[in-house]
Amino acid sequence: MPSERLVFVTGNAGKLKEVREILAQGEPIDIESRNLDLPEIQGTTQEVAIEKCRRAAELIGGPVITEDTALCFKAMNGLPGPYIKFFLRELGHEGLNRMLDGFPTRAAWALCTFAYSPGPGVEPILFEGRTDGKIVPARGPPKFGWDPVFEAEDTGLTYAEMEATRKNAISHRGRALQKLRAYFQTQETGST
Ligand SMILES: O=c1nc[nH]c2c1ncn2[C@H]1C[C@H](O)[C@@H](COP(=O)(O)OP(=O)(O)OP(=O)(O)O)O1
Ligand SMILES: [Mg+2]
Repeated sequence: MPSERLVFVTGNAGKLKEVREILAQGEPIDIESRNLDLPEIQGTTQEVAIEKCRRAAELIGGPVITEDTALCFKAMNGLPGPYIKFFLRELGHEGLNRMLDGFPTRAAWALCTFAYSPGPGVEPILFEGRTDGKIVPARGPPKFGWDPVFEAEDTGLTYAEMEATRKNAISHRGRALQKLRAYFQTQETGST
């Protein structure tokens, strides 16, 4: 853990809720949050995540984490990917389903990229988590983004149909945060 308070910069309340839940498990990692909608460049998920974190470190002036979430359709070679926010906003759950009509597969994966920077000017480090699944007609309460249309592999359930703890245990976000946690642990023991 950095010695200064770690700030998670996000404009998304659903992400913040899950990140707090996940980081509270095991040895708690304490974060502060700042509600800022950072500008996002175009590019690969990694480029988008790195640039978002650089901006956050400059704005906050200390240690920060940011997160970028992509929803990738196999039939479209990974698109919409980091642009899912705009597709979801314009097309809704039904439109996301219709996008795949006529394609041979509805397979998809959710990809979460956390970026950590200890401060301005220090290159962010990335932690990626991925969960495979498929795009299905909406099931479950529409509380968070595209949760009702993403059915996670081997569960038969959409993210929206799962209890929070179940989603967090297998989600793209949970998997990425496991790596972030492991990184902070190696930093603490100085065994890097
Ligand atoms: O677990 C999730 N389950 C369902 N939907 C989700 C999830 N995680 C992100 N989402 C949605 C939010 C946004 O529509 C898009 C990601 O866009 P993304 O830029 O990463 O998020 P954002 O702009 O809302 O917040 P931020 O200020 O952290 O960039 O997918
Ligand atoms: Mg965003």
